[in-house]
Amino acid sequence: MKIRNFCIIAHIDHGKSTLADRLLASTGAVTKREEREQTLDSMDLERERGITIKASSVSVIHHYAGEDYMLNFIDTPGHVDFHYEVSRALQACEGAILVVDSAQGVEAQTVANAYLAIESDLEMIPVINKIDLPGARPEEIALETEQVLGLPAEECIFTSAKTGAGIQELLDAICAKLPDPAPRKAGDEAPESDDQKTRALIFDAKYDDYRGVVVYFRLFGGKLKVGDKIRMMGTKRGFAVGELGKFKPKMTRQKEPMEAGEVGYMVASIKTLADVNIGDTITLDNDPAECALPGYQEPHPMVFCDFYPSGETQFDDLREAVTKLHINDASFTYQPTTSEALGSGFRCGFLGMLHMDIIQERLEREGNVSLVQTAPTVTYEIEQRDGVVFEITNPADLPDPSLIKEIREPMITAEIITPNKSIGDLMKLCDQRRGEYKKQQYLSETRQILDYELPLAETIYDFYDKLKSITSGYGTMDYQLNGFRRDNLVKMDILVNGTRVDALSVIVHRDKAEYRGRVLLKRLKQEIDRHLFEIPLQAAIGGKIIARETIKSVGKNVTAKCYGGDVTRKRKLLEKQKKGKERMKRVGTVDIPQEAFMAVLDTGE
Ligand SMILES: Nc1nc2c(ncn2[C@@H]2O[C@H](COP(=O)(O)OP(=O)(O)OP(=O)(O)O)[C@@H](O)[C@H]2O)c(=O)[nH]1
Repeated sequence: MKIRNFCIIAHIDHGKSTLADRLLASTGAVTKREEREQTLDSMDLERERGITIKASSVSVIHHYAGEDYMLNFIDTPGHVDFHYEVSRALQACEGAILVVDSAQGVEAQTVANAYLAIESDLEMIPVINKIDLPGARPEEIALETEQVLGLPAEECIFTSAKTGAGIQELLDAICAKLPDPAPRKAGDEAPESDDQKTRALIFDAKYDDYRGVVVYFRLFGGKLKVGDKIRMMGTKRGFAVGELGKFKPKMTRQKEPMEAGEVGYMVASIKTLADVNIGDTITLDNDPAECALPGYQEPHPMVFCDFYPSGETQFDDLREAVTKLHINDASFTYQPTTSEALGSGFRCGFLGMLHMDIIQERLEREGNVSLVQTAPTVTYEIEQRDGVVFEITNPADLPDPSLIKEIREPMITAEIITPNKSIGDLMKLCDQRRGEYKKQQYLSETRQILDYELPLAETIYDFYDKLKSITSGYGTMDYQLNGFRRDNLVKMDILVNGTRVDALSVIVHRDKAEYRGRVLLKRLKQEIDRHLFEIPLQAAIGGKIIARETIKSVGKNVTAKCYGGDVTRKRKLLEKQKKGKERMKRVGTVDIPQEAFMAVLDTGE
């Protein structure tokens, strides 16, 4: 049987998952009843948020030109934070379906994902989706695709994942246009004999309560069967294959050996996801290949925050919840930490802000714990006067200023797609965030692509929300990390009632310090309830106080709450934390609510 391995890539919400489900239904892989539920997004949270978090792979059969084709397709997430999942999925494929919404047109992640596919040498089939929408402009968008990505407009397939229009044509195009599975060279050093050896690329792994770790792989050469003793070439660990199969889309065992070119799953008594390295090569223990397949880079956490137990939750409960979740999602990191102010907790690292939100929510929901979370920060690179260079992920870990030669912060290159009329305001926003203009490029009559270099720290919190509101929701953005850069950065400490609260320390640009300090204290003043005594709030750099505020004591007549809460905050994260008042931390004699720890993020713009 002929095989086609491909993935579906798109900007968020352009219809990947719906299209994937439609492909399943059209090839008879799911029944009408099953179809009702979106099949591929299986995690509850995914369904609620309507976004794909974990890539899934499915195998179906399509009949074309008198032959059966096995189509293995891999659904990928579209959000910026999950870039690394997209690139790992691409490694297992020969082709990609690029889905573009026929009302929205090419967006930032359309471009980013298409480039990832081009870099991986994949054959692309452009699909203009949602043609059933009243506002659909398929021809126009096809031209846009050609203009921006160089994919010929006449090769675009017009579909509606909703009505099923164009789906047969798409299935046929997959069989006709995408290449046969290609054996992959394992770099130049690999001996020719390796081509015949069993080499499978691990492109994903999931934890299953019943089976342990389920490894998703793409076999590039040789065979694999149940009972084989395998070896992971990177970790050098050995396992025995207990079960092999495919997702159709339910896990379906197979007795026959897997052949080169196929995509499938295996179960091999692997206990936790930490034992599996995505990108590692599986080979046979008794007839191993010499060289591993080119893997891909480990995801690198860029955003960090602390979680501390609050309310009834104890540290041990939190540890159990974090450890358990890590078995399921190895892409976040955690290590125990202690704060002078908040006690014992965990410092966690995430791929981005959305990833952080999801982990926090899953911890509370699945781990049943109550948390206080500190404001997210980025990694900083510190060079000391004695030449020692190291990274810190917590402003509290900064050494004494007299020892520091320079502080370097992570930079990003942001590619923003925006309507023409928002360009001025967007540039102003980027300037406020210490951005550096790179270039501007024509996309269509009404839209431009704007490139900026920005400090990551200035974009992690509300930058995206601001971009959305400036562009009335039409702007989109994608970014790549772009190394570290020196700047005039200092640590600002916050003292509550004379006590330094380490969890509130931030690293800020020197020129912005006074202003940020004032804004921060004002916010703290709103968030912390009045107590029976007066509470001084101070911001300090080194020993020098740069801003102060005072929370008055509760007078006899004051019965109502003294603050009205802040309505300007848009982030969902904080909306969910209405119950935040239960989440308090007592620092000295002062109760500080969860919201206060987020106050450091307020830029005061
Ligand atoms: N009218 C119409 N709506 C569609 C079509 N395809 C998808 N949608 C809708 O568009 C929205 C987004 O679709 P999804 O399939 O979840 O998009 P996605 O690209 O998978 O999004 P993520 O997984 O979050 O990246 C949903 O509300 C779908 O019902 C279509 O062809 N026509």
